Amino acid sequence: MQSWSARPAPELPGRAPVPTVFDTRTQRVEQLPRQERASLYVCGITPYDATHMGHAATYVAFDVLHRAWLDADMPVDYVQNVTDVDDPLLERAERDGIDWRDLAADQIQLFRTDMTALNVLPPAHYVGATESVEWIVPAVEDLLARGLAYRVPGAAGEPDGDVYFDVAAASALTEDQNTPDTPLSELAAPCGPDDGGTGACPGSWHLGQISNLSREDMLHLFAERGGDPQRDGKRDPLDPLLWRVERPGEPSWDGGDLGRGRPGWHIECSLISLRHLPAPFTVQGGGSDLVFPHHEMGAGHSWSISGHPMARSFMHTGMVGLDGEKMSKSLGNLVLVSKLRAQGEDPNAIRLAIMSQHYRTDWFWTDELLETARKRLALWRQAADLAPARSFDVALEKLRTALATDLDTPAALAAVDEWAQAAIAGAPGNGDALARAAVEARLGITL
Ligand SMILES: Nc1ncnc2c1ncn2[C@@H]1O[C@H](COS(=O)(=O)NC(=O)[C@@H](N)CS)[C@@H](O)[C@H]1O
Ligand SMILES: [Zn+2]
Repeated sequence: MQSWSARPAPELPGRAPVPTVFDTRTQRVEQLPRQERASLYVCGITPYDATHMGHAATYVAFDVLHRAWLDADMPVDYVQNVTDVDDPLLERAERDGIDWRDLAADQIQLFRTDMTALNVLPPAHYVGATESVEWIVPAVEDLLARGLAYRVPGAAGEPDGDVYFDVAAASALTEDQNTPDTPLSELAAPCGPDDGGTGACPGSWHLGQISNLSREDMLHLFAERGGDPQRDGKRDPLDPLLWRVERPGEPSWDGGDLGRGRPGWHIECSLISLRHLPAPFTVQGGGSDLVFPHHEMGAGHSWSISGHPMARSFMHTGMVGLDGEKMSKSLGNLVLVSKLRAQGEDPNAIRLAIMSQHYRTDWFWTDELLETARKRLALWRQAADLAPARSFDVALEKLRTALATDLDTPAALAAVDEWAQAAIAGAPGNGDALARAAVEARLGITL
């Protein structure tokens, strides 16, 4: 699937340190390794109600990571999916009386234009779940053959044969027992002690490894986020769906031995990342609402399919809310990037408002945040025009240090504020090209 366009990040003099980020698996801020190439998978949208401020905040956060790696002289292999078939999408299309494919196509295009406007660097591979069925089917067949998945009889009136992942069996799998023969496992790039990390790349997976949640919390979140703990015939209520056999009126694909149907949610991200990135890749990213079940189960699927961990680190953004509630499609309390842009808002101000909040905090979108960002943008633009040459050198150091420290964008913005105030208060110069290049390269802001 077509990705989107964005201006390449300008090269800067010198080199930034490799950043640290908070790793949900280890519950610590971890030093990311210096690698030949960094590899990043960020879960993409389910294409309806795009691009709300929660989506935007998450993709801008990972864009700040992407830009930090580039400034540390590490090219980035970036992959993002689109969940272009799933129950919530089909339900929304049904509600609005439109074909689910048209809804997806329109929303994906809107998302692309919003990402370009927010200057988010595009993934090299932008892949839909519907494009991935041909890889998912053999992987699920392999899991069935190895006793890591099983079929469940249908409830009254429902067809038999939905395939579920056996969480207990996968959790008990040791490294030497884990001998998958899916064609994907040659992609593996096992990370060893030389990757400079602490406790990197565990040699197996068990339920809770990523989320560190109690079973009670897991059951609650599983039901809330698309799981079906109450379904009869499952070995464990927490076992997630891998393959849903065809129901009348639902889209379906050829599933080989699985029978016609469609993939479950988590398996798509495991296969798309296994297909395009090393196993393990450097960072798996998403919002904190993806920690469980999505990233927990995805890690279990990838481990069982490839024989290697999914990712070295798991990084999650806080939730953006509005008027005291999390911004979400189900609540409908959405601030859309495209609506703000249609009202003439400079996307640079939107991006500055987002980056004024640390990526790991939950926060509320307010008009005040946007007003502060507009003023900041005007200040920086004024300073860039009249700053003396070489005035940004100190600010660049501070900017690099802040962004290398768990992507501390509030501190980074403060460093640029300090430079701007000094430039405006001091003797006028002819502008500072480094300031423009650095603010664009590291913050994605065009002065
Ligand atoms: N209110 C919010 N604040 C911050 N991030 C959010 C918010 N709502 C959704 N997100 C993030 O935006 C991304 C896309 O969300 S989504 O459209 O619901 N799609 C999905 O979660 C799946 N397609 C991932 S495979 C996810 O990383 C999600 O965690
Ligand atoms: Zn995902």
